[in-house]
Amino acid sequence: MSTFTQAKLQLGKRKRDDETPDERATKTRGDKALPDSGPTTANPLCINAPTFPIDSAFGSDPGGAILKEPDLDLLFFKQFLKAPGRKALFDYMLAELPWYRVSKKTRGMTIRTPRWTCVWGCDDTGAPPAAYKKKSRPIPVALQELKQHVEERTGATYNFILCNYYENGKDSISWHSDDESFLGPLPTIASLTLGSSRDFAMKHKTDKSAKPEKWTLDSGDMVMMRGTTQSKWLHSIPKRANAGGRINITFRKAMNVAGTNNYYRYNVGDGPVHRWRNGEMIEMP
Ligand SMILES: O=C(O)CCC(=O)C(=O)O
Ligand SMILES: [Fe+2]
Repeated sequence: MSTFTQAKLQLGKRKRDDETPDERATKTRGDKALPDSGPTTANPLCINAPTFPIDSAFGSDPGGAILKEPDLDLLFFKQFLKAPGRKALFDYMLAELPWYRVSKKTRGMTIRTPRWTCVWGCDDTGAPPAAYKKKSRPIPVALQELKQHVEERTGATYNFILCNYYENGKDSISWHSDDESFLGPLPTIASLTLGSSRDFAMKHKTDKSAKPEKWTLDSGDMVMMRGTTQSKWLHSIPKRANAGGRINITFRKAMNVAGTNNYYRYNVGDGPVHRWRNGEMIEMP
């Protein structure tokens, strides 16, 4: 099957073609001693306010380098967030957010998403609560502030924040595009890296003459994908032999109820909340 056909099949389903069952067992809380800081509850809405100013991570460099191949429209903000604030933000997000390892059934197999995820936001349609399969979650205050900063710098507005936590080099996201119709025809997505560096690979869906691209994303870097980037290109974070923890924060705009339902299904799912405690993910009872 061609990459293009595969990509089309993914439309609206957000399936990843090279995800493999994740055998890793997640430790349960049991009688493990948990540290005082951070929530130890399964309630995902329980998130402490930060004890440091979020804007201590905001840089002032207005620029973004424009990267162009055919149909590719990327703005690359090197060191969009600066130290030491971005380290505090990484630690805060890892400790405070409710993390999920979403499972889904594909071709009779249960596949676990090869990274930790969580999501906040809702479309702006004003649809009644009954239209939603899950109750949407308000964007936590600290992430609201970050969103506002990203909006000011990118000139776009967003109503969703999706977070990925890649615990080590085995965690990844396979080739895909965020080209679901619920994002509109030319979606703008801003994607921010905190923590360890990872490769960000891109390839054109059909044009073999377009050069595949690969950039290293370091802590604080932000990539803004816009225009025909999602409809024409695929992107991925490949696995690598060694990598520390990396948080990726993406800012998006869902245009309808289907978008909101999709984001909660594939980034929260039906499984338990996990919290990061003492260097590992602990399942909350
Ligand atoms: O981790 C990243 O940089 C990319 C994440 C991504 O592509 C996605 O969540 O759709
Ligand atoms: Fe993506």
